[in-house]
Amino acid sequence: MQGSVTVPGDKSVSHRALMLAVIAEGTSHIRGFLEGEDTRATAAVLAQLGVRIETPSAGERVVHGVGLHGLRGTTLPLDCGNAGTGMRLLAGLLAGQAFDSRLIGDASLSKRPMRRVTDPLARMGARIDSRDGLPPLDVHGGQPLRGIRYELPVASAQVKSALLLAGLYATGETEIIEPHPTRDYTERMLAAFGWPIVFAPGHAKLEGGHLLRARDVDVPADFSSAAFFLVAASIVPGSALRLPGVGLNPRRTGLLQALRLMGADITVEHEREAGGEPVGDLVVRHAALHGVELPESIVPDMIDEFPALFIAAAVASGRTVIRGAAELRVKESDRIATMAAGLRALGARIEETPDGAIIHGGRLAGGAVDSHLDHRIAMSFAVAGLVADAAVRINDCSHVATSFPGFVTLSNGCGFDLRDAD
Ligand SMILES: O=C(O)C1=C[C@@H](OP(=O)(O)O)[C@@H](O)[C@H](O)C1
Ligand SMILES: C=C(OP(=O)(O)O)C(=O)O
Repeated sequence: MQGSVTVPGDKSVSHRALMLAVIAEGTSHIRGFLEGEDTRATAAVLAQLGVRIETPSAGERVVHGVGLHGLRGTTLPLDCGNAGTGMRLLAGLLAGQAFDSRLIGDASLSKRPMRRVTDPLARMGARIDSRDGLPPLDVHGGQPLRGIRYELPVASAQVKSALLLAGLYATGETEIIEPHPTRDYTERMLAAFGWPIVFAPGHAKLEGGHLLRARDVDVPADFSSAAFFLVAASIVPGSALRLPGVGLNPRRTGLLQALRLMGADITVEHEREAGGEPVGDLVVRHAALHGVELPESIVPDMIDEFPALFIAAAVASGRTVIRGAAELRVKESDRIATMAAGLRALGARIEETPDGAIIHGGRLAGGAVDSHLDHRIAMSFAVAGLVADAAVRINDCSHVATSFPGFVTLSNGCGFDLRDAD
């Protein structure tokens, strides 16, 4: 694999840029916006709530903010598609509005746990009905919210962000303490939009009663999308690949550490700051990988990169042990189970544990795997196809555009051989 691959904009940053821009005063220009299905679903929901969002060109949005209290309700359901981030953050934002709303999602999102947001939001005074903790969510507006101090039971940037967004509408202080620091885009962006907020790794605190001022946002390339190429170039002999302008927020780059522990050759060049975030060009060359006992402390920093890591581990020499990653079971699919099933179908030896897996590295044969409506599972097995002895057939790739529109074209341009199945 050779060349330079510019991956699309960061999904987490794109969701947040939209949400803050719509409730800011004035017009915000977002560049590098991810044209993925998840972030477009969020844009469509916000447009349904009465906000004018223009698309001057692909990857650009001009958002005409309506201020903290300018959103308008709709009787139509708000469809978050496949996006856990969209639904959970919107639940927080909508809890503070004067109108009722209904949040719905696709088959995968409809199975994902929502009590993690509805319970603490209820403690703030919100009224949200769910179907036994699952979507759809019926958010009852007009509820006075009060700030709370909340210790998150699991490390989740989505839960933290939902509570911070509700906290904008609450009286008093909202304070979040995390068991392990998670991505801090909401905190950084609130500060950039002019809302007073105190935050440090694992802690955030704000109070209601201020306003957000429009500003422009430059979205960095998504590390989670770069992850597939980091693994691909590491495992394909002779590879040298450059990935320019990738977001390197330390709460996202655990895979870099994990791959380096396994022997990968990845360097960061032109480290700089863009849009308030650290970014850099990643240069990855083939290297012989070996298995590792993954330090549990880096799990939250690479939570979306595990499907790609499973592929690296399956072709590394020796055994890789993953622990402390039970959250993988409540993503777009149960990512421990779906990766284990897919790797077994390709002839790998892998044992599932409740919070991880033990992967015995070796060769992969070809075969057929299911994506389980999960974009990251589909893309990870595309990487497996680069080194398997025979073709890998991935059933149902329809969700890849959730986070990575153009994945097939970009991948085939640097050495993949992805074809439509007959
Ligand atoms: O806040 C975010 O943008 C995200 C947080 C993570 O989820 P959790 O908060 O459930 O860990 C991550 O898996 C997801 O892809 C995006
Ligand atoms: C877990 C993910 O996203 P979300 O929770 O927003 O669906 C992901 O993109 O891997």
